[in-house]
Amino acid sequence: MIEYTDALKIIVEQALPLPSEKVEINDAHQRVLAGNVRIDMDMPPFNKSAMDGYACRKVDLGNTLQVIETIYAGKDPEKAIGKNQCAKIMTGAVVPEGADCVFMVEDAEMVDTDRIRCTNENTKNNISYRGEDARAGDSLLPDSTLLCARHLPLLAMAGATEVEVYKKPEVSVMVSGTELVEPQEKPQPFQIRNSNSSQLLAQLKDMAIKANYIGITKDDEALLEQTITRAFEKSDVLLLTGGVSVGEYDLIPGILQKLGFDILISKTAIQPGKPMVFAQKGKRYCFGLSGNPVSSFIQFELYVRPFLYALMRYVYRAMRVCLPIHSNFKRRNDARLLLAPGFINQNNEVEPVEFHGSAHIGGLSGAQVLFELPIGIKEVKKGDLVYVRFI
Ligand SMILES: Nc1nc2c(c(=O)[nH]1)N[C@H]1C(S)=C(S)[C@@H](COP(=O)(O)OP(=O)(O)OC[C@H]3O[C@@H](n4cnc5c(N)ncnc54)[C@H](O)[C@@H]3O)O[C@H]1N2
Ligand code: MOO
Repeated sequence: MIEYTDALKIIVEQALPLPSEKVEINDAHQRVLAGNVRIDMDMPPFNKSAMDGYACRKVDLGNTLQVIETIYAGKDPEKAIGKNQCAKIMTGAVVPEGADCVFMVEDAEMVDTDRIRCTNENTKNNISYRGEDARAGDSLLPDSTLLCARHLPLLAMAGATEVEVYKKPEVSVMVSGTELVEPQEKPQPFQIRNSNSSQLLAQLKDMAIKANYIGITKDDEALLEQTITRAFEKSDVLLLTGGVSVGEYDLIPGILQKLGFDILISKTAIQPGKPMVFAQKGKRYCFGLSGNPVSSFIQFELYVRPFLYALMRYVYRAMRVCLPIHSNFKRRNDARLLLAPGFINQNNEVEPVEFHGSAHIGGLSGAQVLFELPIGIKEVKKGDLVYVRFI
């Protein structure tokens, strides 16, 4: 049984990065940028008024000023500001030649229809200067940025409407188990509904990966072999669940070996989620995840997500912080890294949720985080710090 960080290292190291392709800017959300994005102009492109007010020379602030022009955003100023002159100006408009400050409309006192005075001696310049945010040619976003809502406006600002991104892997999802029926069916007393595929497809969707869903395959060697072979005709990566432990019908590792895959991982020291096969054949990869839903959820977060990102050349690190635990917490066996579901209460403490083990998806659904107990730690006391991962 291999420890989490060692297993993760092996898995991520096998990822042969994918080439790049072009996508439209509005399809770039959750894609990984290939190459730097540079801007073709200064930002702001001109000295820009940060306020609605009057643009004038700072030295004239105590004087009565003649209003010579109105400048709205999108207008090219027509006149330069001279001694004791000002222009009415709107937020976002070009500060005219000669002016070095803008006083706010709230600080303006009308003397008569076209003359005005500033009532605030301490007015700021209220100008965003040309190039203060970026200079033409600057790199705005580096290679391998995972693009999300806060990056897309930078692409737009740089005019990068066609974005070079790394290709997404073709992923298939299948579940194995003779006991399984699809959710729309009423299970017989000896059957259960397949919940893993909805979970995995959603986890993939978070990464903008639309997987090919294959369906349920019974625990039959020939059928499984055929389905796995077909899946790899369409995909680089196959995620399957069930049949990876040591039972008589846990056929997956044997089939993968028969199909020429190297089994690089077969058991990892995490709880839940011990049985997990990671197998490779050239540029084809298979994760045989545990049939138990909470185990497969956690295996996806710990191993599959970083691996898929590595294929897309993004180094994924889960958000992990240390928080105090709300109450004493114990476990019997400390041989694996425990990931237990919890939530963060109003005092910023981690509260474990009621959890009955790796099939209890109801427990997981009320959780916001997984908190960790490392190998060798059987208990933590109220107030002890534990690592939590957001899910
Ligand atoms: N002798 C041993 N037995 C088991 C061990 C072990 O080390 N020695 N490990 C246990 C652990 S831990 C786990 S986890 C399970 C993993 O088994 P498999 O990954 O082979 O999964 P299955 O046996 O096929 O199924 C386990 C469980 O999950 C249910 N299941 C399966 N697929 C789905 C699905 N798509 N949706 C919802 N639920 C599913 C299945 O009915 C079983 O109840 O092995 C232990 N045994
Ligand atoms: O390791 Mo299993 O996933 O506990 O239930």
